[in-house]
Amino acid sequence: MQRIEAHASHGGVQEVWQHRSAVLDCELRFGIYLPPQAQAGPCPVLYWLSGLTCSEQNFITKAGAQRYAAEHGLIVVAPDTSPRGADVANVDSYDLGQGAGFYLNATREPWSRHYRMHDYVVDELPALVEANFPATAARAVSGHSMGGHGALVLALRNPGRYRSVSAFSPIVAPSQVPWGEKAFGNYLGEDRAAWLEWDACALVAGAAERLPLLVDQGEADEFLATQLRPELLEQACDAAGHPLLLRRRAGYDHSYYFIASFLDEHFAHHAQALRRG
Ligand SMILES: N[C@@H](CCC(=O)N[C@@H](CSC=O)C(=O)NCC(=O)O)C(=O)O
Repeated sequence: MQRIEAHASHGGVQEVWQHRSAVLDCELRFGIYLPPQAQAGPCPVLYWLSGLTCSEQNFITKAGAQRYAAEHGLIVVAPDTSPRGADVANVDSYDLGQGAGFYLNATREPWSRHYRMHDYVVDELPALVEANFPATAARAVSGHSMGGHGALVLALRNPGRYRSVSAFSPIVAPSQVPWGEKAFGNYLGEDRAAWLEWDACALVAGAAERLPLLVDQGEADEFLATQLRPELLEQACDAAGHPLLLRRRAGYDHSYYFIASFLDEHFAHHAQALRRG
């Protein structure tokens, strides 16, 4: 494992590391912010999952998360969004292949060898973080757009794994929107029944744990009606009796300006859950 970057920030340090992932069978980078409290002892960890076209850099350079992580004493881990490298399958498209891993385990060629972001984020990365950094096993997960889908699906599929979950502008029903149909058709094949295992709206019905979902959605988001469709999550949660706090924010778009505007509230939400004994 090699440290690529280290920057003092809000009394702590923002680092970027590169390592060989056995699950993804490639080299991958992740950002990790170590708050000042980590110098005195282990801290809980918030995993942030970024959206289409992102690397580990977008969140750590645009969101202003370090201030809130330092305030609450949280480590923040921001992985890349897909496997990477010259021998990793790819296409010339922003919403499929490298930069668009969709936080699932692909079952179809040519994707299935490397595209296993679910297992990477849920198992391999936390094991690495908890073995090599001053991190406790108390975990939370959040993300944006494709990463918001990832956060919701990881929490719903893995009861007991996360203390809290939240999302900005998530793709809540990938089986029903163009981004998800394209990705799932390629990564999972044409059997739509298999898609439902990676679809938050479908997973809510049978969730083994009723972990409350916190979602912020901009009303001026250019992808709102076509790709995001938060009303489907509202309907699914209503039908299942699953707790959801969906906040529609007038005037906000899909960008990191939106995330940065409400990120403090998400950190407060996660800190409250993570600090519980
Ligand atoms: N056509 C756009 C789409 C890319 C885009 O908007 N990416 C978002 C996430 S969208 C859903 O996952 C993003 O986070 N971009 C990075 C950023 O720093 O804003 C394009 O190709 O640009």
